[in-house]
Amino acid sequence: MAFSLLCLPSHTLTIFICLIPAITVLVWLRHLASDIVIKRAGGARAPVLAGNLLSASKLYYEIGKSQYHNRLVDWCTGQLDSLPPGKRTFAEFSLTGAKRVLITREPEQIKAILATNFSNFGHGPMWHKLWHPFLGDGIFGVDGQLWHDSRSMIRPIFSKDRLRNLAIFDTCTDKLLSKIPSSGGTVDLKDLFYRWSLDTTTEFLLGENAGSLDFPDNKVFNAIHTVQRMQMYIFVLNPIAPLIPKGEYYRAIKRIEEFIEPIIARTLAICPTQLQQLSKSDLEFSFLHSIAIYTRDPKLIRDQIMSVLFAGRDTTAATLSWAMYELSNYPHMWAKLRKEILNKLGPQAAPTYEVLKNLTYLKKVLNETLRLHPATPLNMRQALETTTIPGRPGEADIVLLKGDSVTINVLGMHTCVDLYPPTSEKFADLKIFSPERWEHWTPKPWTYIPFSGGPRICIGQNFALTEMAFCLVRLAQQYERIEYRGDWAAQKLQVDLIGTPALGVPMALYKPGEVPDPSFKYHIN
Ligand code: HEM
Repeated sequence: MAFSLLCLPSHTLTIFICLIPAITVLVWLRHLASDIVIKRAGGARAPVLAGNLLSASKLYYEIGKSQYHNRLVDWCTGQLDSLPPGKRTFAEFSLTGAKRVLITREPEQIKAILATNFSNFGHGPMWHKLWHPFLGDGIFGVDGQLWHDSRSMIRPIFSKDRLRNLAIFDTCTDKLLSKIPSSGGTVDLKDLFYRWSLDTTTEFLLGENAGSLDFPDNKVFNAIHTVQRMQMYIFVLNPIAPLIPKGEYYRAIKRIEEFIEPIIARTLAICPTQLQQLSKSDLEFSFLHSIAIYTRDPKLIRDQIMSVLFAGRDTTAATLSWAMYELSNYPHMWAKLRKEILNKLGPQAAPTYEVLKNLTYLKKVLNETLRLHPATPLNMRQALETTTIPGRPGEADIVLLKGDSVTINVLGMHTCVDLYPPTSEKFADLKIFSPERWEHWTPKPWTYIPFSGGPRICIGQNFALTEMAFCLVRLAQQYERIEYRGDWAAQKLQVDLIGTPALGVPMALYKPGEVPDPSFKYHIN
């Protein structure tokens, strides 16, 4: 017994020492096998960032560290920037030689992945499996025919005509304004925008809002926050996903369901003829009514609602947070925006859809915010079949094997000097927030994609732009001056799928003539 115990460490050590070369050879063989398939498919590999187990392990370590320090997008962009000039738009890596990851900001590749070669790419089976408890078979969780059916089901409610009635935004935005303290009290605008966005989105989806602006400890608000945080861990750490404790995650999903399921049940109690009748009313007809015309399956309705809630809530809240963060650093831009709005509407009048579409400086502010802070700074796809996408001009196509992943570096593309005009008097440095650049410039196709592109382009784009414009108009009508109350330069991009200001947006807002009283502090939670 004593002998065997003494022997165990050296035995384990021997196995360990033999395993390392065995794994290294295995990985090398898998690389070789991929090379053969790539050659047979008549194409090439992308430049390789890490070609063996050791360098790839170091790379994965860096990825984990960057995500922890809110620097993941910088890391992705840095990897591309480190390539030789003229070749800095795409590269690949893999830990095991199989299931490669391509990082790209090459417009022609992105166009192929999202549009011209659309059917060969999707979110993929792993995405569907990992997100299933939350999204089920809703539009955001599925590919192929299921996705196609979902898109047809939800498209009608996003039509322009339906959006012309802005009453839905009015109530929630008034509530948001009422939560902003007077006399220079500090408020975290990011927190308010996330609540406002949840209330607006639930009002639009269900015809009833979650009331999170009214109740700081709102259970739906907290549950969504928990689900999304845990979902990101489950997604990023997918190889060890089964080991992650998920009790809190399932309980939070249940809490969201407890809010939406009774509303679905009430809607399904309305007969189809009555629903058709309701569809003629702009005010009473919700997203939920609209899908109930297509399906009477409560689970499918629940899944679509979860998907749109997920896609629509954080995106607009994060974009508005970034817009106010940037504007607070440039008082002349806030003054210019306010002037445009006051000229058109004065300090009180509610904007109509048409007025919002004609506020040209406001449009530039939103365009520039979405360039420098795209809500999805990194978008993901998986090759559903072995396929090719364009290489560099005049060079071989790049082969992606079934199961390979693609990370579309949207932010990296929006700030890539090789793809945008050079800095000049009329075109500020790409790292700088400058709505004015949009006065003289239109991006080339597929170089500006905050809402993605192709058949899976954001279906809520017009809704989002209208909703965000409405909110900014109301803020600019009321507040003459905005002041950042934190370390502006220390801000970081936190990516939990959606890119959000990691440090919140603590601000003071002043109405005309208001006197600052810095002793007054206010936080919603
Ligand atoms: C600033 C606001 C927004 C931005 C930047 C944005 C961006 C995007 C992007 C990049 C995608 C594609 C994701 C992918 O390729 O996997 C997407 C999809 C989607 N968005 Fe948005 N979004 C915004 C607001 C909204 C809103 C307000 C809604 C609904 C109320 C919405 C609903 C959706 C849906 C349902 C999809 C899935 C479409 C599909 O898979 O066919 N989005 N969005």
